[in-house]
Amino acid sequence: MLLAGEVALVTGAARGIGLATVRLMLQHGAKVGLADIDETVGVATCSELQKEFSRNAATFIPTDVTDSMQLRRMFQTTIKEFGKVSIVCNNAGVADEQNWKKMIAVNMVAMMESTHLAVEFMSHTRGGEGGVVINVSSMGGILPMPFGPSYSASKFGIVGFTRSMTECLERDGIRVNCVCPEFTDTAMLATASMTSEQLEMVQSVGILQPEQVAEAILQLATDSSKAGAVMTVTMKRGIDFFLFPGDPGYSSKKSKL
Ligand SMILES: NC(=O)C1=CN([C@@H]2O[C@H](COP(=O)(O)OP(=O)(O)OC[C@H]3O[C@@H](n4cnc5c(N)ncnc54)[C@H](O)[C@@H]3O)[C@@H](O)[C@H]2O)C=CC1
Ligand SMILES: CCCCCC(=O)CC\C=C/C=C/C=C/[C@@H](O)[C@@H](O)CCCC(=O)O
Repeated sequence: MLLAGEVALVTGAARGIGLATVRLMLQHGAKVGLADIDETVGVATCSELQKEFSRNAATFIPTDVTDSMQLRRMFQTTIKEFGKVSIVCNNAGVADEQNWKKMIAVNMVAMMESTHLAVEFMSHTRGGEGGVVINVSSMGGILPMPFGPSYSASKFGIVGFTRSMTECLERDGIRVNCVCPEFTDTAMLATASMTSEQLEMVQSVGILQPEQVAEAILQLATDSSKAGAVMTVTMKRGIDFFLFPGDPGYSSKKSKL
């Protein structure tokens, strides 16, 4: 039981990568708060998980991550239910180039706000037990995405914020990492409007399963040596780490994708 005694909070947990992550964490013994804007699907999903695992292992918290009050309540409710939060997975995301300001709010601003709240509720300096934050970026947060420039900007933002916060959070006893998956078989990908050329490109790269991304998130949650890691999940290489200039082990060759 890798996560026995741990309490995780996962945003965007009603389906896709978030749900696969919740399921894996429950399998490994964690208690999990599922946060999502979709209350109907969230409640139904959580009730299924309670039947499969235990009624006391999961709770659903209706949350729009772009609402500061709701985001704070998400932490408070989880702590009230399970006594603490030790793992935060900021996963909620949208891909909507038309509404790019909203997209930045969901994908990037909420992730930043939630990380600051994690410090408030988890920091050693505030009487908390510390823990780990895992932010879900994308390969589009490392490589340019010509068919989604604003989406890509939001995901580059996650990588930059995660790497920059790492040192700031050392004294808080909080590790912060991010994961950058390639295309993954979820509703987000299925409903994206793409040209036939873009679809061909996606097919040629290949499509990950959400469970593969969940495994990567679990690894970041449990490997206490990882802080400031930018993990990639790709069809070719599976789970790997992206190195930037200045990182130990960086070589310009390794960093070329
Ligand atoms: N599917 C893909 O190809 C990839 C996805 N990602 C990222 O993975 C994360 C999860 O995406 P998927 O599972 O693919 O998408 P999905 O669309 O299947 O699930 C996203 C979940 O986030 C929730 N959500 C959306 N807006 C919200 C808000 N304001 N507040 C709370 N919850 C909200 C949705 O209700 C949904 O349950 C996203 O951050 C996405 O950008 C990263 C790389 C590849
Ligand atoms: C707009 C639709 C939703 C898209 C959601 C995503 O985040 C999809 C991922 C975005 C970009 C993926 C880029 C993949 C590029 C590959 O060609 C690259 O990973 C190849 C690298 C190979 C390697 O490292 O071995």
